[in-house]
Amino acid sequence: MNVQQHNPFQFPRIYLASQSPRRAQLLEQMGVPFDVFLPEDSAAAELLEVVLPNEDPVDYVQRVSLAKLQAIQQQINTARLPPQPILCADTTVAFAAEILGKPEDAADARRILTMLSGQVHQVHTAVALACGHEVKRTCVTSQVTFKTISPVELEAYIDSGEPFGRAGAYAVQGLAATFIEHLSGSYSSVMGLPVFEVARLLRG
Ligand SMILES: Cc1cn([C@H]2C[C@H](O)[C@@H](COP(=O)(O)OP(=O)(O)OP(=O)(O)O)O2)c(=O)[nH]c1=O
Repeated sequence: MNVQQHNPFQFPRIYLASQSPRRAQLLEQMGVPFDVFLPEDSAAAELLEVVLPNEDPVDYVQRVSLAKLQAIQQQINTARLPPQPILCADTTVAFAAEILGKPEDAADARRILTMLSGQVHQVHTAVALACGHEVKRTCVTSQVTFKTISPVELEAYIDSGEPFGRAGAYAVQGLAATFIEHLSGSYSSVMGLPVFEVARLLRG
């Protein structure tokens, strides 16, 4: 996908190495022109997201965002595509140091959301941007407070399908907004890409 758009801040054109429609949407919001470039081997890409034993959530997102970048850099080099900065990101939810990735099924979504109900959790998004041989990185942590989710709300939310494909089994930009009592940090980062910090990396 090739996205040309009005670019008032004169951001450089980049490759977005992400299948996440939220990340594309946030780059569009920023006025950044981009080409989506996806890994050829999606199974290998999924393997990158395996958590190591006792891995700290911040270490985890940073490691995965860099691993995604290295895999895509190789592909872009091999394909001899025009050189442009390459952007990768990874978002994860952590509660009491436990990493809560995307739910495997409805039972897993129920387990994760029950854990988050009435509690404060962290959302970490790490970004890696390759500009030539240099790799610029940032990691943003937000604190999110959920209200107590009733059993009826929980089942209705799972039935909506929204938890699937999302770290922590929820989407701040969707129905789950009605669960969020308080958010401190970066809304866009919880959604998948911290707009302010990415703009700073691109300007730098
Ligand atoms: C917490 C939260 C996550 N998410 C999404 C953002 C990410 O798409 C996803 C976390 O998974 P990621 O592994 O970060 O991203 P992805 O697999 O969707 O895409 P890619 O690896 O190709 O870049 O969860 C929301 O959309 N809203 C939210 O509130």
